[in-house]
Amino acid sequence: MRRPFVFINSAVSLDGKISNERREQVKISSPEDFAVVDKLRAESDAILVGIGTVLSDDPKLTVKNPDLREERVRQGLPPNPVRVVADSLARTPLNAQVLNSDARTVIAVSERAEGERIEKLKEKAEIVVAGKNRVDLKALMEYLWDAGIRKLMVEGGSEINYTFIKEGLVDEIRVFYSGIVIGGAKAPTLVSGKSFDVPVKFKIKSCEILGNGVAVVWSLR
Ligand SMILES: NC(=O)c1ccc[n+]([C@@H]2O[C@H](COP(=O)([O-])OP(=O)(O)OC[C@H]3O[C@@H](n4cnc5c(N)ncnc54)[C@H](O)[C@@H]3O)[C@@H](O)[C@H]2O)c1
Ligand SMILES: Nc1nc(=O)c(N)c(NC[C@H](O)[C@H](O)[C@H](O)COP(=O)(O)O)[nH]1
Repeated sequence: MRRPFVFINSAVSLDGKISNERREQVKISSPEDFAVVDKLRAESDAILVGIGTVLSDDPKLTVKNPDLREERVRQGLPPNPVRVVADSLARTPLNAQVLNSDARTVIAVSERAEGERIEKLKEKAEIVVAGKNRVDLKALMEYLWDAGIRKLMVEGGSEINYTFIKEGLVDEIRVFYSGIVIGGAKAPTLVSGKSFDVPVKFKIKSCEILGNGVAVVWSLR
């Protein structure tokens, strides 16, 4: 299967959470980590999130540092990577920041998405229908490959991280472990879904202290 190099990037509290029980956006990254995340975005061809993250965080998914955007332009690239949302039912709000004019946006939907919703979203984004009930990530990876995407950064949340790992679509996971405790039995962790029969194994590629936390890059073992 032809697919981009895929890496997950996430910020995790020291008790293993990526958000709180209300699924609100919590600042977990240190400023030093945010700077690295921005660089990783700038080095990627596309950034993907699940619709859960769009609904709870309303991210822009753009490169913040103007120098990094300029560097991309010097390389003949658009200032920002392509933004991709896995959105089975086409629920992306029309005023979502991910639909602003800063970058090209692809909304991947399933066959269950309503035609009317798709038509509205089409005015602001490119729509890809992939999968019957949920977005078929393998089909989406092939679509992105054909669109010239060679490096894909997955920025969560926990459900989409789970499916990427389950389907064997992940090459690396970069986690920033931060010195905060969020608590909450129901607060989402890096990966949700059902436990794997056999745990998926990764090995440490690099490890770096970034402010009050540690960034570890894990590659598939
Ligand atoms: N700390 C971090 O680095 C970080 C990063 C991103 C998100 N978050 C947090 O994660 C939470 C959101 O995570 P989540 O798990 O609720 O949502 P998510 O972003 O993982 O989106 C999940 C949704 O995507 C859709 N989807 C479509 N195709 C799918 C597929 N093949 N597999 C799985 N899902 C598919 C489904 O509707 C599903 O409900 C929020 O609280 C957010 O703040 C944290
Ligand atoms: N790396 C990272 N550290 C965090 O502490 C945190 N809460 C997120 N969460 C991911 C989430 O989707 C964010 O909302 C986007 O990182 C914001 O992206 P924008 O600045 O809007 O482009 N990500």
